[in-house]
Amino acid sequence: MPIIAAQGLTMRFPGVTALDDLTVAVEPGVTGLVGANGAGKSTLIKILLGLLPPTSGAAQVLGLDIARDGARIRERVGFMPEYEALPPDVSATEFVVHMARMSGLPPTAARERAADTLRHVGLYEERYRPIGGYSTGMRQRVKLAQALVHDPQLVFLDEPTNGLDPAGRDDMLGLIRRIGAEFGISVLVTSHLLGELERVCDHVVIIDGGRLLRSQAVEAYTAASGSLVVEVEEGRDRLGQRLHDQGVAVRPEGRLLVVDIADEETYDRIRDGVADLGLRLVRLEQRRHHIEEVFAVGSEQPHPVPQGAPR
Ligand SMILES: Nc1ncnc2c1ncn2[C@@H]1O[C@H](COP(=O)(O)OP(=O)(O)OP(=O)(O)O)[C@@H](O)[C@H]1O
Repeated sequence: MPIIAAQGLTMRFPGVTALDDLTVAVEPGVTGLVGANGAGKSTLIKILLGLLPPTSGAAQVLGLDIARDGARIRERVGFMPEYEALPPDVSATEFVVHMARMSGLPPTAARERAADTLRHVGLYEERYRPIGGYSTGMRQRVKLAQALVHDPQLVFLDEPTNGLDPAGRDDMLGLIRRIGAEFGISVLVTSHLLGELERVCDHVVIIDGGRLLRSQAVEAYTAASGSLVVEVEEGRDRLGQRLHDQGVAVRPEGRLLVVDIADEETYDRIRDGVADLGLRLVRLEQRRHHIEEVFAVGSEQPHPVPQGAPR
């Protein structure tokens, strides 16, 4: 059964249609909701939380109706908002305990759950320092912790990698993967960066101008390509030259060789080359497409959200 289902959701604000007849179903797991700035992602989340009544259409979250059961949805769904309104003068512990109490946990359980959750998001050491002195990455973790503290079945994470540097982004994506894989909590995570979602999501839903562009398993986007990636410890150029001399289409890429697969013999030629030259093979695998390449070339749809698109 889908954890989220929407039928013909439309949201009109004066002068702008934020959602336009959106029908989509999301299964359990980690799902990316991708769309450029203004595509309607945050509006959809607010509607699904029962905080904003849509102009028309219907939706159910965990089988609960958004029009009738908003409070029950919010009991069972965690929410990490895009913008922050964290109090600077209190510590992460105080804030997350407070949020746990607001969700109805008794005092002792709230303290225990807050400590556990802060440890899971990697904020344990700094948990007694005032939030005002935290970095952007630490503040994002506080927002994530408060979304998880009441042990929800599902969390909505609105642009959780916003404002993070590449290392902070990697850490946050790793955390999101763990929320799904280790804690069994389903995740709906929004991003305007299509590329980062293929690393953590099972499924992506792409919206543009409030309309559904695609809803598809990530695996379907990242199907195997016709190239092999070869990594050897040393002797990359000698192997490349040998393959080239044998008529194999090969090109260097960083420490790797990328070899076009002509037929089954391509594998044999690589294996023989590595053996004859006495090289150590580190990796030989079929290259997978990246979601972004699929959208940039050979797709019936235009590339909806370029990596690093200005916000
Ligand atoms: N309360 C509101 N009143 C008027 N217009 C709104 C309101 N909320 C959202 N909009 C408009 O609806 C459209 C969709 O906004 P939304 O915030 O859902 O987009 P988004 O995909 O989440 O983008 P972002 O990542 O910038 O938040 C935008 O044109 C926005 O300006």
